[in-house]
Amino acid sequence: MARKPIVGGNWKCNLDKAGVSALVTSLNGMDCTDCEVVVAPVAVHLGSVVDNVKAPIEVSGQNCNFKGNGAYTGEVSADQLVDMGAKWVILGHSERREYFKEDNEMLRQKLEYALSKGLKVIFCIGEKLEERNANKTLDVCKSQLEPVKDLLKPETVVIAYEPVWAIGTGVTATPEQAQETHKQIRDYLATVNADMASKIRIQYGGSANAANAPTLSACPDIDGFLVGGASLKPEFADIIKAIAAAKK
Ligand SMILES: O=C[C@H](O)COP(=O)(O)O
Repeated sequence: MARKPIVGGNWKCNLDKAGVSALVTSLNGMDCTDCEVVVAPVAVHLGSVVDNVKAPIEVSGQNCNFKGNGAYTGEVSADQLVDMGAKWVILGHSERREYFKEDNEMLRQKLEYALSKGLKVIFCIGEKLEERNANKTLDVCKSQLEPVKDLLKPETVVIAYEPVWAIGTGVTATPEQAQETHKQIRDYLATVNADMASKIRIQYGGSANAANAPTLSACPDIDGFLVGGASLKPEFADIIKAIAAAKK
């Protein structure tokens, strides 16, 4: 079964009100016919993006807490994301793992809770440079997927493989490196459930841009992108076009 490509724009902690409004206007002019598109604004702008972005583009949170509403200062709950009209949440991004010390146990709780509230999830995994250099890429990816393997359903979870060394650095994984790791991840998932592995979408993230998207899109196990920096620029539309064309 063909997997429909999916591109996420992770705006991270960027943009003011005027910048959000300009970006939404340009998104509304994009052709999203053959590619699912999800954008993730910072939480304070999420409501205005939901109100102004046009279908079929969907909106994602960049994070949610592990337990719902309550005494969790500074957090956003899955319940609140749903209430605001978000359909997705990004979990396990390396910036959350690194700066906010989110570990596999916490991420399992977040994933389970977000799914229980009806959110779809982009679940991020990926190795650091020293881990790649020590030939530990697959071990790291497996260690991040193993605790959540029973929650991975193609209808509700997209995996984003994001080598940490490629994020925001301008150093992109080569198509060979990315395909090799995506294939290894899919092979590992097949040991959990072959049907799930064949259907679940795996995005690539890490300095994806208009120039490298066509060659990365040609890789059979790359089903889309999770885009940071380039999702704030007009080239985001070209990334979407590239993957849509490659998977037609
Ligand atoms: O979530 C997106 C990734 O962290 C990639 O960011 P980047 O495209 O700026 O490297």
